[in-house]
Amino acid sequence: MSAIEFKNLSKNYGPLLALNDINLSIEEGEFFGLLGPNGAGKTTLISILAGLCRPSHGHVKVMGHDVQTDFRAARRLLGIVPQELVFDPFFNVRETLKFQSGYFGINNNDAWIDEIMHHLGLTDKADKNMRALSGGMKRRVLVAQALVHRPPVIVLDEPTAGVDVELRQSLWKFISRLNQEGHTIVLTTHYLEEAEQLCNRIAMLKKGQIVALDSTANLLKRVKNPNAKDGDLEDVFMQIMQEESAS
Ligand SMILES: Nc1ncnc2c1ncn2[C@@H]1O[C@H](COP(=O)(O)OP(=O)(O)OP(=O)(O)O)[C@@H](O)[C@H]1O
Repeated sequence: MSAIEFKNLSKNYGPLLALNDINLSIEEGEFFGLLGPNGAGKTTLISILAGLCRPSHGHVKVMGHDVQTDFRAARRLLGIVPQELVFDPFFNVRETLKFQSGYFGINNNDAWIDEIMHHLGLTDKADKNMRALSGGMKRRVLVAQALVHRPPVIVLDEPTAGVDVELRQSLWKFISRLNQEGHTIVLTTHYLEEAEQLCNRIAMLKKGQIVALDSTANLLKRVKNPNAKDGDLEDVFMQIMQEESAS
C-alpha cells in the first residue's frame, strides 16, 4: 500500500489550473521531496492532502484512506507542518500541544509531548505564551503540533524557511530518526541542498505538472552543464526548469 496516492488530481482556481492531472504514489518509509518554483502548486497539493481544499478532479488517499470520503481516518494518519505560522496566542507551548492531542482524542500524552519538545529544543519554552515566542520558535511548535498524535506520514511544507542553523540541524536529526523508525516523510523546500541530503526520491513540479520524478541519485546524474559542480541538485533543478520552459 502507498503512504500517499494522488490519482488524476487537478485543481482550478477560477481560470487558473494550479494542478494539472497529478499522478503520484509515495511509498511507506520514503523520504520524499516535492520541489518547484514559487507558484508551482506544492502548497495546493498539500492543502488537498490535508483536506483543507477540495480537488476539482481526482482523488488522494493516505494509507488507503480517501481524504474526502474517509477524512477522519486519513487526517489521523497525517502530521502536517504548514508553511504559515497560525496559532492561538492565548495558549502556552505545552497547552498548545495538549490541545492538539485532544483534537485527536488523545489524553495523557505528556511523556511524548516532553520528548518532542526535547528534540525540538522547546523544553525551556514550555510555559511561554505563544505570542511571546520568536518566529523560529513558533515554527518549532508547528512541527511539534504535527507530531503529537504520532502520525505515520509526516508532511513538512517549507519547515526551515527563516529558521536558524541550530534548528535546521536538530529538526533534520529528529525527522531523519522518525524516518528510520518507519515514518514516511514528505518535504517541500526551496533549500535544494537539504532535499539532496535528505530525500531518497524527488518530484519536481512546474505550473501544476510533474516535470521530473526520480530517485535523488538518478536526478543528480542528469546534470549536463560541463561547468556545473558534479552532482549538484540546484544545477539539475535549473536545467529541468529551463528544459520545460523551452518545450
Ligand atoms: N486560494 C487561491 N486562490 C486563487 N489562486 C490560488 C490560491 N492558492 C494558490 N493559488 C495559485 O495557485 C498557484 C499554485 O500556488 P501554490 O501556493 O500551490 O504554489 P507553491 O508551489 O506552493 O508556491 P510557493 O513556493 O510560493 O509556496 C499559484 O499560481 C497561486 O497564485
